[in-house]
Amino acid sequence: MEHVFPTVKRGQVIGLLGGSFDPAHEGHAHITRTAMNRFGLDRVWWLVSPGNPLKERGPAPMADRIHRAKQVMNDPRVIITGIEERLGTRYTAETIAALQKRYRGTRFVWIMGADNLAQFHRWQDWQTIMRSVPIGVVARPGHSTSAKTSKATQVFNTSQLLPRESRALGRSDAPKWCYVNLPMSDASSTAIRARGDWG
Ligand SMILES: Nc1ncnc2c1ncn2[C@@H]1O[C@H](COP(=O)(O)OP(=O)(O)OP(=O)(O)O)[C@@H](O)[C@H]1O
Ligand SMILES: O=C(O)c1ccc[n+]([C@@H]2O[C@H](COP(=O)([O-])O)[C@@H](O)[C@H]2O)c1
Repeated sequence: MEHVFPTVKRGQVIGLLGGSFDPAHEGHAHITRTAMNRFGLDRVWWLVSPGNPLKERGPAPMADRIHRAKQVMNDPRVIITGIEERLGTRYTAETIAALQKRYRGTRFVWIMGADNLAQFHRWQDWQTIMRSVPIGVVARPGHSTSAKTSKATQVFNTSQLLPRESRALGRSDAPKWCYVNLPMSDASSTAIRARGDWG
């Protein structure tokens, strides 16, 4: 069943993994499990994007991406949703604001891979996002240096939680971000599309 607006139990910490999921793969499952274990999350919602505002190429149809995502990630703690399509949002700052309004009092944590931290300063209202929710970042092969030296990490360098403190992230107040390193998964949608077995 597709949960567009999932029910939240009082006190739960919800991780949000936004993505194109074009298609979903083991790397998405890896970042989800890592984030739940390392950042003190109770649930993770996959927000299957209507389309990344920075990507020129439109993704495969939403229904196909959601169908595949459910095959890849079958864990009762993880909910696959098309929330952004329903909200009519595409920009993460708008999505987070809408969710915080709808689920007043719920703690949300934004999750992303290191590739996204490297270019996070190009996102609309990225500093507002930083000040709205804690951010958990999971390393990705080939992106460590660009992520660690990114504009976002420099501007918010005093808001970093050390990897050994990562479990406190879910209950921290923003701005707070944490980068965890190992193990890594090299799976990517680009590689799957290049092999021609999707879309
Ligand atoms: N192997 C991975 N390790 C860690 N994070 C990942 C991995 N794959 C994807 N992610 C993260 O999951 C989120 C959604 O990723 P997305 O759907 O764009 O997959 P992708 O493989 O990066 O796609 P593409 O290759 O088309 O850019 C992003 O924050 C991305 O950084
Ligand atoms: O809000 C923005 O400006 C913005 C710019 C680029 C990416 N995002 C979001 O980042 C998430 C990851 O995108 P992607 O395509 O790398 O999977 C997804 O939820 C996008 O909507 C958001």
